[in-house]
Amino acid sequence: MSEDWFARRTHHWDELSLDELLDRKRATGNTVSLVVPARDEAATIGPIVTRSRELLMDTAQLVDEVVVIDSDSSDATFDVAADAGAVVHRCSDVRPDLGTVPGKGEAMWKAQFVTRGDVLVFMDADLVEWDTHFVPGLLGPLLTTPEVQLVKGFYERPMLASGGGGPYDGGRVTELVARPLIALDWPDLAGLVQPLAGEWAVRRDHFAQLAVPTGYAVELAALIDTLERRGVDAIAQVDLGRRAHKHQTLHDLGAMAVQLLAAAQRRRTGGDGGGAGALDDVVALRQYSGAERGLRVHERTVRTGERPPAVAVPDEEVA
Ligand SMILES: O=c1ccn([C@@H]2O[C@H](COP(=O)(O)OP(=O)(O)O[C@H]3O[C@H](CO)[C@@H](O)[C@H](O)[C@H]3O)[C@@H](O)[C@H]2O)c(=O)[nH]1
Ligand SMILES: O=C(O)[C@H](O)COP(=O)(O)O
Repeated sequence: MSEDWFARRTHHWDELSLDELLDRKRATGNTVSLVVPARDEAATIGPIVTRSRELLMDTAQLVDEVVVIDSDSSDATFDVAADAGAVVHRCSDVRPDLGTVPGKGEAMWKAQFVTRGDVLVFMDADLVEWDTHFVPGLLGPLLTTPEVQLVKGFYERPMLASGGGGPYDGGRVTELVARPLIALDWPDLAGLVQPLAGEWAVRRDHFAQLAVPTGYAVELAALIDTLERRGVDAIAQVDLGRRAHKHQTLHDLGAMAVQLLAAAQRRRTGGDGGGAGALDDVVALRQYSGAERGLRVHERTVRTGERPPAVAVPDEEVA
């Protein structure tokens, strides 16, 4: 890792005031879409949309649209987000001619076809500790430094309701999969404090050139592909303070880890960004848990497919 990169490209969310950001937004002519991929997040999506919209769109006009991509939710996510004032799309309804698969990356890839902003800011929908400054914080480097294409958030991330306790205790996949992969194969990314953060921003033109894993590897892939195509100085990171989210079970994180490892393997062996894997690629994951007598076996099929860069997708044919 280059210490120089860390010094040059690490920021704090409050380096620029809201007025300064608005000036920079006007000067660059950039428009901004806040995009929230959400699957079964009715419990938390409401305030995320309402507070972001009221402060950043209605009051300050830093954000031009708040778009929720409902990723096959079976709860009231769609209605809660719409009532809170977001533009909401069901992922499967976006470009139906391209088919649909489950996954967070799929929702973020599809977002490119229903948003207008020159800059896309992504935010998770399961946040329980967060604040609206996440968005201006992430925009700072993009509005001030033309070379920067992608900005990651980082934060203190407590492990809620556990014995963990200390700062940075959360992030099991980050510590056990992403960071070791980075150490082995992409040490230039080792300065990223939270490489898997769901809170990040990217220039639309750049994101559209990247293949996008349909599952949870979207973040790691975007970092690796940005590094390979544009160099490490195209990436910046911003300290956003403290953030807490809903934790997944260890077995669910095992499936996430498979997706990260598959995307990394593809990029390690495929050259130039790795190209897109077939959309329907899957891996069989076998997991075990204790049962009263013996073991219970859990078989799951983990999707490891990728979508091609959006620039390579033909326009929808209108009948
Ligand atoms: O099929 C899905 C699964 C998740 N989500 C949404 O994606 C966001 C993050 O999902 P979550 O299950 O909370 O992921 P985490 O366990 O928090 O995973 C972390 O690590 C992942 C791997 O890099 C990142 O993709 C996440 O953004 C990051 O928060 C949430 O808004 C979800 O509702 C979808 O839209 N579709
Ligand atoms: O980012 C990660 O490593 C995963 O989302 C797991 O996070 P957690 O250990 O804080 O639940």
